[in-house]
Amino acid sequence: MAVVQTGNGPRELVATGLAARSLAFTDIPVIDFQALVDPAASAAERMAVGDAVRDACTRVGFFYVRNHGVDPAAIEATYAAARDFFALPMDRKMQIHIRKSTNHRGYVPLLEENTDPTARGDVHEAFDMALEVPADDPDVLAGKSMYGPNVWPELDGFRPAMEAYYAQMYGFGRRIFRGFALALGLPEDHFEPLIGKPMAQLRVLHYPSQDGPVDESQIGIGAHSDYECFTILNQQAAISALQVVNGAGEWIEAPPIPGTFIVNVGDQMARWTNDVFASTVHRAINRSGRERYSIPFFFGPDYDTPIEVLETCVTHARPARYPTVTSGAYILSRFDETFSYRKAGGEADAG
Ligand SMILES: O=C(O)CCC(=O)C(=O)O
Ligand SMILES: [Fe+2]
Repeated sequence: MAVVQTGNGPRELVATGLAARSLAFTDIPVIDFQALVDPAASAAERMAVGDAVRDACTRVGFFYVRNHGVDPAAIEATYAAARDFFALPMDRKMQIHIRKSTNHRGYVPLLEENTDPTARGDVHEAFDMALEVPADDPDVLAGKSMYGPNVWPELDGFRPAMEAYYAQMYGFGRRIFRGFALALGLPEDHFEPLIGKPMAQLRVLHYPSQDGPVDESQIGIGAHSDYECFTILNQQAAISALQVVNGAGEWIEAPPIPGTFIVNVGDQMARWTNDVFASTVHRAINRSGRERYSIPFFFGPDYDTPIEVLETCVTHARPARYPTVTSGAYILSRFDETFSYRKAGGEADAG
């Protein structure tokens, strides 16, 4: 593997990461991504983004991105589509229940997901889609079970809005991978050939409001870390529901900031970086008295990409903490822990 020494050689990277981790952060950095959007930006400007990403990922594991290059109209259209979908009668949503899909696509009702295994189900409903892979694709036929076609509700405008947003997130996600590569002292395009057919999932989430006293074992989404390399979250304006835990065990609010996305490190990236980058635990509780919608996009690389601890993140005193796993096997194992339909027999029913 080619390692470019940019001044953040292995020792320095590991030492900075671990010293920073003990800090009890109280706010989440905002990073301007313009230099990764603008092809005319200088190398120094691009490296400054990498430096900011490294600071955020070692210290906090979360950052906001402004000047992200995503079309605001695509975001609005996705919220409109999500509202229309969740407002459908239950029987229409149940027609595409996720258990009917062999590749984890479709509708997840309230309480059927349990992101925190010690809790009693998440107070949200979801629609899941991912990369559209034809049913006769060799990777599908080979049994790589997260690949395959999407399923869609009969709802005008829904599919085009979701597909357009997916394309925007794919482009933005590739810029974020570049930011991560710079942050790790790697060539900027290091991750590009590893993306392949990405294990990249788009969800729209609907959180009813939980009014009155809230039982912490049943909240919008229970405490968890994300499974993939990173997550790109858009939150509905003006409702603060997302919380992120700091090194002192305090829950720090991560409210929506107009014009930004939140990006957080996931467990695949934590493994890749030997925990130099933090996959920080978070949760969401909607106590606003209003319906809340959010749109996470989870970006993992190709099913067959090995997640192998990076040389830049290993030192003599800190050997690799994780065995190498493939991206697909890792994500599947995590889904199996979270979704009740995968535990209860697991097989798709054709109904
Ligand atoms: O809705 C949110 O604010 C957070 C969602 C989340 O953490 C997730 O889906 O993994
Ligand atoms: Fe999450």
